[in-house]
Amino acid sequence: MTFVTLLCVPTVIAVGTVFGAVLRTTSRKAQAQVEKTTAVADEAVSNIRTVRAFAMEDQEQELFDTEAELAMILNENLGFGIGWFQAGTNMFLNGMVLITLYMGGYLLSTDKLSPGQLMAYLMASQTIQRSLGQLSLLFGSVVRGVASGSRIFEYMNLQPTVSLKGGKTISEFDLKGEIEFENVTFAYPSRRQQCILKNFNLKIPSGKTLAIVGASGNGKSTVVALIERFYDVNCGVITIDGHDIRSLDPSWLRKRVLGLISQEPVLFGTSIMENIRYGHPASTDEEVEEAAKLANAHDFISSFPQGYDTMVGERGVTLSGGQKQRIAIARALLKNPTVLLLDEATSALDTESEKVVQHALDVAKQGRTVVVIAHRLSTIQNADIIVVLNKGVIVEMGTHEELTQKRGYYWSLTYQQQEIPAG
Ligand SMILES: Nc1ncnc2c1ncn2[C@@H]1O[C@H](COP(=O)(O)OP(=O)(O)OP(=O)(O)O)[C@@H](O)[C@H]1O
Repeated sequence: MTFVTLLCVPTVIAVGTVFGAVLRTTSRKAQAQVEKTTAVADEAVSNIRTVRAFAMEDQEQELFDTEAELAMILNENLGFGIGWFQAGTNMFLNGMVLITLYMGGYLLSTDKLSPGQLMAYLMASQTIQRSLGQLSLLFGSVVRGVASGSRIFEYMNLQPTVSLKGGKTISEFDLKGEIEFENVTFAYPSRRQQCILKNFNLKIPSGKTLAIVGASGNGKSTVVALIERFYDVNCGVITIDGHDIRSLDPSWLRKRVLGLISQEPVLFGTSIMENIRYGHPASTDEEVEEAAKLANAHDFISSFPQGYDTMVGERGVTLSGGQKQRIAIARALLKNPTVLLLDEATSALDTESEKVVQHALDVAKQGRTVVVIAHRLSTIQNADIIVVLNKGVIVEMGTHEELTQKRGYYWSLTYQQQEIPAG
């Protein structure tokens, strides 16, 4: 009888281990599929206007149904697996009791065992059986938990290629905001073979406005992304006031030195006050209002019944493009950055909003190093330096007047936009 018990217990544990490994894989696949399904739903809901505009509701629903169906099948398989394991374990353990009774009965009938001894043995073996039975009930939760845990640790153990903190800072006194690209070569990590910038050299003097123009896809936004240190260069070096930006604390760099205003400003689903304060969380309400005034936003904010406490909705959906942009400018101004990066900040606006936002930007630019990426060339005519990028290489550089007289790339770009006469 003891032999039966000794055989059963390790068998249950061994089968559980093998089965558990298989089910953990199924559980990981099921969870990955649920994640994919949720992402499809999230994308469709958050881009509901685009879905509506293209009448793609049915296709989006079909896509979601397909993914959800797959998630359902995987979860069903997992459920069946766990169910079969629990059923098998229970049968095995109850079989153990039956065998004990059968063998005990036989030994009793042949006087090799007393009834008391059989009862004592049964009690002991049932304790083991119940414990194993409880373990099998926990088995499903353990499989799911271990699979979830390993996915969580996978993300937690990911190491950012650019660390968030660490490195030196430049003292307020020495911080001027002069940026220099020296022989920079860069390709995005996901497309290593496509070189976006090749031996790129550019000096942005402190306190000056430099505009980068060029046809779409020529690497303008990449220049800004590299200054923000969203990526590190493959070769060469980018310096701020002579310091390699890789040696500077990225958190300090983004918090104190750089201010980015992008084409599509991202607002959070909270009040206007909190959205502006995001630029410098320690600011008082008065400082927020001051920044809003500078950004030409105070008047429209005050015209709302709840003023600065107006909730902007998810991603600022209740505001117009120009209003969102001015809140983003106020946010950047509150931070009071030494370098202002404007990535096509007005290109999504109509002419009227562009004028208002442009005026706000003109105020924001004062006393800072500014890098502007512009599609509408009319907005950068006053820039101190205009750089024309073509396939990641600077093909022209100068002021608006110099480049117009040259009749080269810049001239043809402005001519295409009919901002200077062809003559
Ligand atoms: N995250 C990324 N991963 C891989 N390639 C990218 C990534 N972002 C941009 N690219 C590629 O890098 C090239 C330059 O893109 P970039 O956005 O810098 O151009 P751009 O001149 O700013 O264009 P646009 O004026 O249309 O915004 C393009 O070919 C683009 O496809």
